[in-house]
Amino acid sequence: MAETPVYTDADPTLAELLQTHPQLTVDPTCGLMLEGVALNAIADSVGTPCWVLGAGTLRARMRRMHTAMRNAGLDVSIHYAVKANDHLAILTLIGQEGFGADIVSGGELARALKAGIPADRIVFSGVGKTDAELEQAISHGIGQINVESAEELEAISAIATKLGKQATITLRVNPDVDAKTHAKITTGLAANKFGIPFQDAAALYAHAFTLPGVRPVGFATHIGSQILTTTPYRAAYARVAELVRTVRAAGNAVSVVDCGGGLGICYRNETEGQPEALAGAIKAELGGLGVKLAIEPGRWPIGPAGVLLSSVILRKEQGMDVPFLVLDAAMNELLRPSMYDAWHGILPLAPQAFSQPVSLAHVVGPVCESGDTFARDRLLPPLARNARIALLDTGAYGAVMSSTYNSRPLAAEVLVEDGQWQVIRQRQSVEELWQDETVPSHLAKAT
Ligand SMILES: Cc1ncc(COP(=O)(O)O)c(C=O)c1O
Ligand SMILES: N[C@@H](CCCC[NH3+])C(=O)O
Repeated sequence: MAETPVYTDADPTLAELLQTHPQLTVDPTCGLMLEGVALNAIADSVGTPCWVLGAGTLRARMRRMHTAMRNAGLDVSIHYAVKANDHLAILTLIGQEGFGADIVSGGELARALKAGIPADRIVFSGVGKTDAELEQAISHGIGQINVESAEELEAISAIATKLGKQATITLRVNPDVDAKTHAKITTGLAANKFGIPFQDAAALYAHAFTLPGVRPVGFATHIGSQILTTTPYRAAYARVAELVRTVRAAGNAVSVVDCGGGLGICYRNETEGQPEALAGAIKAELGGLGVKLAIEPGRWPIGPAGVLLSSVILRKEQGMDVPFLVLDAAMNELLRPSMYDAWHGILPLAPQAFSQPVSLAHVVGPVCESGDTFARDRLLPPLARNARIALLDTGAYGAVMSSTYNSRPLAAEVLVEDGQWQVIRQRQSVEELWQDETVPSHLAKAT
């Protein structure tokens, strides 16, 4: 894994995007395919906007992570970060592959359990767990709770004691390491809200052994997301290793280190994070400690497995040098470009579009915000009204971050596997938008 991410100034061409996304191919008749299934056929039947997920890509990437850890001689449990994509079909697949889950809410816990992931393979992270969520987790016999503050440690012990149980816990440590990623998804700096300050961790760990409701087993850390080099991982793990040695020297046992998630993918022309390099970093810093290890990947396994299909509503010239392409997908579907200025590849679905000349366009959604912009100055082939495109790498932090802003119903979702496809979420109807709303009777009477 390169020590510095590789960026060139120019955006990748359509052909280069296809090279870095082997799950996508172009058939001369059917156009863009995901895992051998024509995306136009899905859009014809389901309409747009529509999320499409390739189960084969997800399975292959989860297995590659597992193999990378095993080949490094490491005993590592893989807990998929449910937040990246919490669809029941995805969680069912994850459970069937033998992996566990990393959850951050009672809702995610309920989903993971409903999908058949055993409670003892579930780890609960998150900076603010409510009493109700902790009760739910402890009563289900969840595998591990990663504690993020001294206050939370006391609350967990009290709740577990009340339930007549003992919760297995690690302390999530904030190592004050810069993950060198977007500021909004950096979690391991002292200024971030996450984890227990490094300097407080040893004393709090010792204190945990005096509490009746918890069984301390070790430490966790998670320094951020879309991390492209091993440097910050090694820095964070080195600090955790130092902590393990310190608390052991004080006579307290440590049997678990949870190494978090965060491995980055290739959206534009980055060299994507390599699970083998991550395994190397874990082994180098933590391999000699004789602890059970875990990782919590979300984006890496499922990000590249998904695309968001959309149709051009219109091309707006507006007397400008660069026209606007207004899509039927918007920031309420894919929030990442508005929220993090994220770059997502855009490919046409039509086969002939791949050999046409390209010109610049700004690609936007129809929502009433200028931030509803997917791309500026993007080189694309001619795309007229109703032409279809795919926004790439939307399997992680895509559908899960959707909203119904501007009264736009949630988009349909489709799963592709073994050359077949199936709708896994019906498009929401307009009526469903207000089905849980009540108009107070005094107002209803007046109308
Ligand atoms: C505690 C924890 N674990 C795992 C993840 C998954 O991160 P990623 O999707 O970058 O692998 C996150 C999100 O950043 C997280 O907060
Ligand atoms: N939502 C972020 C990732 C957050 C990671 C959660 N800890 C993204 O889309 O990049």
